[in-house]
Amino acid sequence: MKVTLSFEKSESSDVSIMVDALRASSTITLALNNFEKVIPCFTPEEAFKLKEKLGGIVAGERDGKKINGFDLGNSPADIKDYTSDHLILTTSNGTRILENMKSTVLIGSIINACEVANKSIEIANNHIDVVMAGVKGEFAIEDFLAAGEILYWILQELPDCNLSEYAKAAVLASRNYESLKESFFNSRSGKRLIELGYESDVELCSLKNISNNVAIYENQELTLLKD
Ligand SMILES: O=C(O)[C@H](CS(=O)(=O)O)OP(=O)(O)O
Ligand SMILES: [Mg+2]
Repeated sequence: MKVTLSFEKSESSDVSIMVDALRASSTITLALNNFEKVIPCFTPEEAFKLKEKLGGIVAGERDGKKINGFDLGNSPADIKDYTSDHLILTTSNGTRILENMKSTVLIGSIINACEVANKSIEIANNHIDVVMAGVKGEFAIEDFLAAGEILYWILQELPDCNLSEYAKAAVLASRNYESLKESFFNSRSGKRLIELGYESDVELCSLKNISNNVAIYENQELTLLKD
């Protein structure tokens, strides 16, 4: 099994794991406790149109702030208080990079790292690519560290896999949990979210393996990957 790490675009036509640790991956993972499916949109206009057509709850942000007229922002802590058959979601980075993925896509984060690693091994044939969302086209340390935690669990199951050096670097960088958490809070996104009053989201998104939910992206919808 080839196991790689990429930025924004996947290099696998087999299985990709989209990682947006602050906060889209965590929001999607926890939303599937209360919603049947999450429908990612790529613009607020598209989200409004979908809400008119389907109803449901529309959530999302730009620059971390709730979009005017939306029911919710991109807070995984807020999402848990709402339920409907579907959540329409558009965010700055995580939902955006789903648009061009050509492989089977799973959603990974710190909060479901072990489970998404195991599920990716179950469904992959020959290549798992962990894809960091980043922030507006730039590297984001929280996605690198979350990717490292997921890659660590893949390595536990597949110690002889063909791991790229980029992926190995992420595993090594993510081994000290205190340092990982500190990097979340001091990251560009972390600092912006704290300024906006979302410190509890940064804390929630840095908690290891608090969820066994793994979302799979099929037919433009995110649903729970069943065992
Ligand atoms: O809503 C978020 O946490 C981020 C925006 S920012 O990086 O915090 O400004 O969007 P996401 O698509 O979840 O990275
Ligand atoms: Mg992010």
